[in-house]
Amino acid sequence: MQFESISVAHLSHRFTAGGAQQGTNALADVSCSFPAGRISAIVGPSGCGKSTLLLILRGLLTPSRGEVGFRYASGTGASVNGKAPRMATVWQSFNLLPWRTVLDNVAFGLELEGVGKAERRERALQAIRSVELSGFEKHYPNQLSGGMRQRVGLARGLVMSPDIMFLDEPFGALDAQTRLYLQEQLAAVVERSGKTIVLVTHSIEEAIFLADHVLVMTARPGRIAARFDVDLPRPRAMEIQNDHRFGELFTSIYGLLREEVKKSMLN
Ligand SMILES: Nc1ncnc2c1ncn2[C@@H]1O[C@H](COP(=O)(O)OP(=O)(O)OP(=O)(O)O)[C@@H](O)[C@H]1O
Repeated sequence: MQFESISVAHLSHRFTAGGAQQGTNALADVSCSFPAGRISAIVGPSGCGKSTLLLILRGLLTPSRGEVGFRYASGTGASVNGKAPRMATVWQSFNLLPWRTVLDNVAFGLELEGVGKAERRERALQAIRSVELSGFEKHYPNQLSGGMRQRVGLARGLVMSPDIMFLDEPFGALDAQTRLYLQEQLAAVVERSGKTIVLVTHSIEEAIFLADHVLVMTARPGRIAARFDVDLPRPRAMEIQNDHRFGELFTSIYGLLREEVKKSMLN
């Protein structure tokens, strides 16, 4: 069966740490969908529940209410729920193992899955090539720049051949120039891969540059305030920021987000 989309229906989540009285409503009635083979970006003010939503989508957190469904096209053309496809996450903090080389870091997930040594090596080398890090296989994380470490993080996700990749602020810790370069590189990698990507970012430019559509969340408890389709041609390079449609989208999204950021500061 062909994977069609992740479907999110009426998702709410309340963290009850500190007791029922002092809990935090992180998400409130979130409904949206993430189409297969597309790049979806989620933007929203700090603390609005973006990471919580990703954890729920990944099955790492059970929501207080609502459902996440993985939709597949059945033989009859109808859409049915099925089991979760293969998923991988790239976190802002890289999560590299300092005592392992680049090659062994990239191959780590395959090792956990019991993939044989020769295949592991082959697939890891291919993933390292795809993020342009060939020649650095034997380096350790502390011998790499922040941008290179982030590319190792990306390779570690790609090597698992996931159907869905979650990127949680993947460029958050990088300087502006490295970030621009990696955004272009990521755009090329994900456009080629045809994977389903869900990207959480604080950067409106990054969301528009990379995504097919952008979901804007409200201040906590997070809801979906609006969805914008990004009708810009691919492949995309940074010059696309000069396209008038880019500017118009930025203005619309920023206008909405500015209000939410203001609210989140009063929260
Ligand atoms: N494990 C937890 N226990 C209690 N509260 C939590 C927990 N995780 C998150 N929260 C709270 O839930 C709310 C949403 O957090 P979340 O990390 O999802 O927001 P976010 O939009 O990803 O934030 P940021 O953009 O700053 O990374 C916040 O108020 C946060 O303090």
